[in-house]
This record gives sequence, structure tokens and C-alpha cells, in this order.
Amino acid sequence: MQPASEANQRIARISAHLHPPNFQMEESSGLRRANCRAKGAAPGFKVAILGAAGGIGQPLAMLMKINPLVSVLHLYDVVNTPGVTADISHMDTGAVVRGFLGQPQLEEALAGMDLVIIPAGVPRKPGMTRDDLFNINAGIVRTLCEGIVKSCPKAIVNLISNPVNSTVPIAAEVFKRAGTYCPKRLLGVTMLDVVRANTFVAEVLGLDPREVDVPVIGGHAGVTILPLLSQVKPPCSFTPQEIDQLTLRIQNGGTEVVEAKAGTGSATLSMAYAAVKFADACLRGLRGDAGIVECAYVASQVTELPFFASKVRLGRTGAEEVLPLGPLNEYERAGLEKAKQELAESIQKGVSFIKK
Ligand SMILES: NC(=O)c1ccc[n+]([C@@H]2O[C@H](COP(=O)([O-])OP(=O)(O)OC[C@H]3O[C@@H](n4cnc5c(N)ncnc54)[C@H](O)[C@@H]3O)[C@@H](O)[C@H]2O)c1
Ligand SMILES: O=C(O)C[C@H](O)C(=O)O
Repeated sequence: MQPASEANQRIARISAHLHPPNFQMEESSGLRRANCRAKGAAPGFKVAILGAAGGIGQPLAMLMKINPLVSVLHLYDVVNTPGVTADISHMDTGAVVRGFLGQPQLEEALAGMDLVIIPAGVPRKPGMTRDDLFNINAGIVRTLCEGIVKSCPKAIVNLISNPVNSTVPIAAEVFKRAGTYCPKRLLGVTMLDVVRANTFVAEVLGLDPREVDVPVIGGHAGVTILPLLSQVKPPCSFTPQEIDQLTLRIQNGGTEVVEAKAGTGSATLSMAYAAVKFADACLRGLRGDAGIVECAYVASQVTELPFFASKVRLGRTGAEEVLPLGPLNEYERAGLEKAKQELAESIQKGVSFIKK
């Protein structure tokens, strides 16, 4: 027989779900319930997704709910989080899920988070560049980063919102102004470029993509996406025509999806996969696992630019080491010069947005 108090608690928990209050109210009672349920939850990290009801946000939330390193998952958006949260919270995995709706709940959504993943913002339509998203997404990223400053200044931030080449400098400026900036904790997510590169190279080589590792450096837009095909693992060689075609396809991977989706958005499912792959690497680094190396767009001294994507070693404090680029061939050196020109402008645009 259960003691009466425990039985009463169980009944209260079940009836709270049978008669759900509106979402605002659920936040207070939801926290109470979640605290009870957290007893049974696996130990792990607290992760928030900002933009969780979007095309990337929803599958990303689902995949993070499955991740055994996550004990608490906060889903924040300006629309539709009640439905997404209710849906995902029924999955019988360890993480406790809580939803937060609208800016008044941003600070609560972020309180105490170890990792914040940001896929909030508008996506491209055919004919647009990622930079065309700047006017809307820059302000969204600024607001969300101001929330991070207040509620979880020590969290690792994975920034997905485009144009990444500019939104990462925007985030850095917001954190600098608040005095909370730590370059190791701010990472622009370029993992989708690596995922695509691995897939396309594996296709050409006739290999399983899981066996292929292609470093992709620079940034996350057009010519700033620079795959280092001379450094592919396992070691291999390509004809000059294959190098041209592969480089172009990797640089245009995003546009390929935007065009195929014909006005309904950009990559969401492959991006959610890439975001989880990257977030999982960050969490394993936070846990103290050794030898976690992934490409990301971070504060960097490997070139004269203040931000650059390259391989970084992830650890307990975030991007603990930015690794050197390694030897580049002539084709890659020429690509690097082009990438740096465009990157310099995008970085400056982001910095000026906050400084103006
Ligand atoms: N880094 C990458 O490799 C990569 C890959 C794909 C897409 N993206 C970018 O990710 C972003 C999101 O893409 P999507 O397809 O999920 O778009 P989407 O429109 O489907 O979803 C975006 C979500 O953000 C939410 N949102 C808008 N303003 C917000 C705010 N102020 N606070 C919180 N949430 C807010 C929206 O309500 C929506 O649910 C776009 O900018 C896109 O370009 C980046
Ligand atoms: O291409 C886009 O606009 C979305 C994203 O940056 C991508 O690479 O798929």
C-alpha cells in the first residue's frame, strides 16, 4: 500500500494533466509538477531551444528529448509552444519538458540553462540570400541574447539563426556590452555544412557517409563556406572537376533545399539533425569527455578576422581551443581569400548593428 500523501500527490499529478489550465497558468503549476517529475528524470544538462515551434525547432526539440544527456528541456517561442510542448512531453524519455510562450516568459525559459540553442528567426525564400534575412533576424537575436545575459550568462550558446556570419558578431556585442562575453561560450552552428560535405563526398567516393569527415571552414553563406577537400578522412584524391563540383554543391546546399521547397522554407530536418549532432558534442564536452572536435563559427585568431569557422576542441568551458587550419592547397588558398572578403563585411555589419 502506498502512504496516503504519496497517493494524493499521484492523483494531483494525473488530474493536473486531465484538466490542463491555460498555458500561462500552466507555467506556475507546470513548474510544480515538473519538480515532482524531475525526481525520476535522469541526471543531465538543462537545455533551452529558442524558436522551438519552428521548422527546425520542432524536430530539434524532439531529438533533444531523446538525448540521454538532457535532463530538462525548455521550449520557447513567440507562438505555438503549448501544443509542441504537450506533444513532446508525452515521449517516454528522461528529459522533463516545459514550454514558454512570448517575451514575458523569456527570462523564465532561460533561467539556469547550461546550453541554449537558437533557431529563431525567418528562413529564406527562393531568390534571397541569407543576408536578406538580416533586417528581421538581427533584432530577434539581440532580444534573445539580452535574455541570456539576464538569466543564464554562463550558458553555452549554439546560434543557428541566419545570417550566422553576422548574428554571431551581434550576439558577441550584446554579451560584451553586458560584461558577460566569453568567446568560448558562443558558437555559430556550421555543422550542416559538414553534414552535407560528408554526404556529398561519400556519394562520390562510394563510401558510407558516417565514415567520412570533411572539415568545412570560413563561415555559413555562399563562398564563405569552404570545404577542405585536401583534408578529407579517410585520405582520398579527387579530379579537378570533382573538386569544383563538390565545392559548389556544398556551398549551395542551402539554396538547393530552398529551391526544392519552393517558397515554403529552408532546410529544417537536416538542420535539426546537424544541430543535435553539434549540441550533443557540446554537452559531451561540458561533461568532460576528451577529444571532442567539431567545426564551428567562433571568435578566432586563425586568420586576421575576429570570427571564423574551423575545427574547435569542445570541453567543459565550451570551445576551449581553436585548431589551426592545417595545410591548404592552392585551390583552397584562393577560396580562403574570397571567403575572407565576404566574411569581413558580414562581421562588420553585425558589429555595427549593435554599436549604431
Ligand atoms: N545555421 C544553419 O545552418 C541554418 C540552417 C537552416 C536554417 N537556418 C536558419 O534558422 C532560422 C529558422 O529557420 P526555420 O526554418 O526553423 O524557420 P521557421 O520560420 O520555421 O521557424 C522560426 C521560428 O522562430 C520563431 N520566432 C520568431 N521570432 C522569434 C522571437 N523573437 N523569439 C523566439 N522565437 C521567434 C517563429 O515563431 C518560428 O516558430 C532561419 O533564420 C534560417 O535561415 C540556419
Ligand atoms: O540556406 C538557408 O537559407 C538555410 C541554411 O543556412 C542552410 O544552409 O540550409
